[in-house]
Amino acid sequence: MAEELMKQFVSIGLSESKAKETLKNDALSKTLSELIVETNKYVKTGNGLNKTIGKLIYQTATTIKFQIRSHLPLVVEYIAKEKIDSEIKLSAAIDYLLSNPTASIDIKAFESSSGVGVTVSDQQIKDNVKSLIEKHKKDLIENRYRFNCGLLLGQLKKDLKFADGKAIKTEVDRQVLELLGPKNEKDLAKPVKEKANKVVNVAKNQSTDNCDDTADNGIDFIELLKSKAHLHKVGDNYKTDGYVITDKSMDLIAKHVKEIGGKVMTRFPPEPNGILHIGHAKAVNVNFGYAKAFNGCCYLRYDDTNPEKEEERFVREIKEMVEWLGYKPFKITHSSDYFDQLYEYAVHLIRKDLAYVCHQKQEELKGFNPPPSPWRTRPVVESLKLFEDMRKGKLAEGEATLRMKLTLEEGKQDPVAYRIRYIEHHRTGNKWCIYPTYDFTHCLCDSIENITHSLCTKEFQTRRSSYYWLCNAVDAYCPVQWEYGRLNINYTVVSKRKIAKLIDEKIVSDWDDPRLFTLTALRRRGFPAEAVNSFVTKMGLTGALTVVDPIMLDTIVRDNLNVTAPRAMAVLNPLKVRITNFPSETPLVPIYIEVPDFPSDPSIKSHHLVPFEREIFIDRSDFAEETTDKNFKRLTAKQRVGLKHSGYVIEVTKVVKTGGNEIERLEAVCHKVSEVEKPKSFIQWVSTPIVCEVRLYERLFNHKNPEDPNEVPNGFISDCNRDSLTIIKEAFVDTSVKYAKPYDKFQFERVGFFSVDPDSRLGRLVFNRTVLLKDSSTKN
Ligand SMILES: Nc1ncnc2c1ncn2[C@@H]1O[C@H](COP(=O)(O)OP(=O)(O)OP(=O)(O)O)[C@@H](O)[C@H]1O
Ligand SMILES: NC(=O)CC[C@H](N)C(=O)O
Repeated sequence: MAEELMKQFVSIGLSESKAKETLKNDALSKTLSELIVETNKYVKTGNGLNKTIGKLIYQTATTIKFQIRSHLPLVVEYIAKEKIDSEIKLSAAIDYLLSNPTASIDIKAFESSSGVGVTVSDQQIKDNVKSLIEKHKKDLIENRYRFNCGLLLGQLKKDLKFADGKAIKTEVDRQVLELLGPKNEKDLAKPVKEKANKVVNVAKNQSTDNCDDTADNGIDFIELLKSKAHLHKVGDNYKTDGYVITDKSMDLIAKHVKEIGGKVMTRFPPEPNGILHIGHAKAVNVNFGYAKAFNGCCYLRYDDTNPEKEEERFVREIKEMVEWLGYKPFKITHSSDYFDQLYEYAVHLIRKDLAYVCHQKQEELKGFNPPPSPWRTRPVVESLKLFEDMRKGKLAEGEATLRMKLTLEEGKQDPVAYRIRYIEHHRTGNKWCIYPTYDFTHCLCDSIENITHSLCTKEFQTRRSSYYWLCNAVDAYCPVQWEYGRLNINYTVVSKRKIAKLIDEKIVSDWDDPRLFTLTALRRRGFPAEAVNSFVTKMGLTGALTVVDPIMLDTIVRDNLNVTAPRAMAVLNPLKVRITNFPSETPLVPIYIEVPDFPSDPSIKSHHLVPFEREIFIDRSDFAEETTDKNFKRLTAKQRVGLKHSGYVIEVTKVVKTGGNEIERLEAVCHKVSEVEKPKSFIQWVSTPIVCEVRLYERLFNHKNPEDPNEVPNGFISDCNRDSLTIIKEAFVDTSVKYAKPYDKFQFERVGFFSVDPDSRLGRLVFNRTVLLKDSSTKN
């Protein structure tokens, strides 16, 4: 068989290696073989076949879309008869067919759109090139070979629609050479390029079918979508891969386009059964971002079809997090808003004999090969009656389901559309005791809301056919589903069930415990929303699952805070130092020191005042009475140290100890920095500080994949680092933070970035350590 196919492929001019490569792709091989058989009706393939015919046949096989397969014989006929004789004409022909998928072909229109009979002479090409070069002559002479000839080529391709691209290019090159003469030294010199942006390429497997998978530094997600998401245009649903066209599709699409005024419509559809996590930040950016990028609208739709799980708190916090990321929903809806309409659709489906009431038990349907339902062929009237009984509460839970007559990609037969649940719903109360499933609900809600692009994660790819099937089965408008890859992070769990368990076991305090990777937790820990968005952008639009180390996120957060979080001084483990020669004339009056908010950027003039007094506090770790460590550059009994921003250096004169030989305080003298030898280092310090609580966080999990039984055989709970939270009840911070509000962010110099926790009360500030100043993996 393979040999036969090889022969066939070679007969249209494919090289052996290309033919072999083609053989690896079953679907392509099948199509190509069919096309060759068809070609043979007109010309004999094999030796002597016009090379162009072979090339175009191959191009047809690789580009034809499922929805216009029925027109393949027509395309082959035109190629074989050399009426379609260039790649451009073939693309135009395919485009025409895609745009007119259901209508019987209007041959005249087909021919004129495909350039049949159009020839562009060499003279025409020459003349057009000449007049265009004339138009750009000044620019060309000025910029010589740096002039972007792509502009000329683009224009020429437009003007000479079906001309051979190669011939145009050759003529442009020839005439440019004639005008400018050969390249000189200057032309050949490398242009001084701006430093190229680093491209972060994360996912290596496969990318979202139509999206590049990389993000350039410096652009935001909207820009990324504009430049790299090549999805269909509004109304062009029928041109997308796998879209299923019925005889109603074109009318429904036309009506849809009219209703939305041609705008992009997307939706972000979380289940309100938990708080959004870092992965959802990608989903939010993809859905809201796509709408924003193309001046469209994005719904926030709560996918609330599981009555037992919803909580009002989650509903509120999901919206809050979407807004925190900088997006505003066009409308807020719920799947449950459409329960009435969905019920009508279900009845319609039964009437068309495309759904039936089934009594197989859930256990029977488990496993790879469950037995087919004996109820599949029951009369429509019976299903209609039983479905109504289900709705009226005449049947018990588990006694019946409504099933659709279709097979999913993975082979699953007749997915369930409705099940019985005697549970009160958080919005519809007790109105319903039957609830629709994801497979039944999602596509129909998308359809009702006139969604243009239904963007979801890759695992839903296998549900795409059921999505299309159902919209078509109930004669509703069918949106297009596009998939992108999930974004996950190592050293954590994000599943709602698992976070709930961590809370139950009191390992974390709540959904927003700063050690988690829910969005409320990240906000609480002090991660700026812009940094989360940058992280998502850097991870790209890939279709592959992306799993990254939290260090990546920390780095982006650090970069952001470095330029946004004003500096303050804090000592987490205070040691009192009394300056015996304090320079103030009136020793009880502090000197006020002006400290820049961003000392490393002198262009930023904002500053704050901190008092400098006779009694100061430094961090215990910055003093070593004696040390043999030559790298210890801070204060010792013999080594001076500078006090940041004060202009002074201190020198220990006495170490005062408790009875237990613990250092109680130091006595020191100070010198002006300008009057003594420059100290090896400068440390932070505070005077009359504010006493604050400081919470320090470490990773919650020890292993990269806490959910993987190979890495963590005893389950994710066993992997928790029980020392991941350290609370310092009495840390000293300078007075500049006195009026800080929850979520305000600071860099405590030499310590880390910190954010005010919402637990803070008047006179009792609580700070969360957001990130260290440097990557902890290099520090520890
Ligand atoms: N890790 C992730 N990366 C990207 N998108 C995600 C991720 N998790 C969920 N989404 C997407 O966010 C949208 C709303 O999510 P929803 O809460 O319904 O999903 P989920 O899969 O139940 O999430 P969970 O991870 O909490 O189980 C869906 O379109 C879903 O595909
Ligand atoms: N298609 C989707 O985006 C799926 C959303 C749905 N709420 C789910 O994850 O179950």
